[in-house]
Amino acid sequence: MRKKIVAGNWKMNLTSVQSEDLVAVLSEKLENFNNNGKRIIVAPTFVNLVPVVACDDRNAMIEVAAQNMHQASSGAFTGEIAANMLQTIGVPNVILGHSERRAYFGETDALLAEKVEVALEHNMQVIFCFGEELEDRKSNKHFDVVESQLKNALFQLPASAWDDIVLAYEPVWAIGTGETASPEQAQEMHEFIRKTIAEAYSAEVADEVSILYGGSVKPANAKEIFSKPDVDGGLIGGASLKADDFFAIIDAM
Ligand SMILES: O=C(CO)COP(=O)(O)O
Repeated sequence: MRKKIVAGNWKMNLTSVQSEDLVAVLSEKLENFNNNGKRIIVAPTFVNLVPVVACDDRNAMIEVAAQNMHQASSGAFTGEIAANMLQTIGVPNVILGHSERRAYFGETDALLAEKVEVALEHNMQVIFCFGEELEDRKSNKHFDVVESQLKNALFQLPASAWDDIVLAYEPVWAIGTGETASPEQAQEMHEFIRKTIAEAYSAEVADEVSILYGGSVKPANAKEIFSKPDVDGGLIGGASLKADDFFAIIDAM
């Protein structure tokens, strides 16, 4: 059965001390919390992965993800980080394809297809982000855009690879804007995504993949969004930086 997941994308926020403090407070809150098999993931910046993994060793309830990685295994790529570097410091998950990487760092579907394959070759789990821009939705192209993002970056994978893929639908117009997709809009798109995967692979593959929603999820709207049958959790930005808010969102799942 597919897993429920709440993941926090910390983006370029928090010093190392702040990162450790946040994990410590979260761990304390989770100590007596019956999480019913949900996965809880946090994605600190590269430099804060090591201290957060160390905190995490003391509390196995919180998993750690990187926010990006390079597709090459080593070489002259100043400022970049390779999959085996993440793997060997105990980071088993990586976010790929975030709209901020696409918009500000020119990441294309073709590049992402390469990154996904490399991450999987290193036995990492991928949280793959995608979603339409406001213009796409206004011109009723949102389903086409999402379908092509999935097709171009993921549909070259064999069916077996999907065990290690988590999808995160993040409409760009809802990220950091305070505007969220309505629960109905989220459900409509998640259902479409599952149908698209079922057509490309099989109903079994589509049924097993966790599809998270991301974009201005807050304690006040989380429960309603998570109540939708095809929404398996959330990828949380701003609200994941505050222990109380992130915990409230975990609790709403
Ligand atoms: O981009 C996001 C998570 O990856 C969502 O960010 P916000 O929750 O701040 O809108």
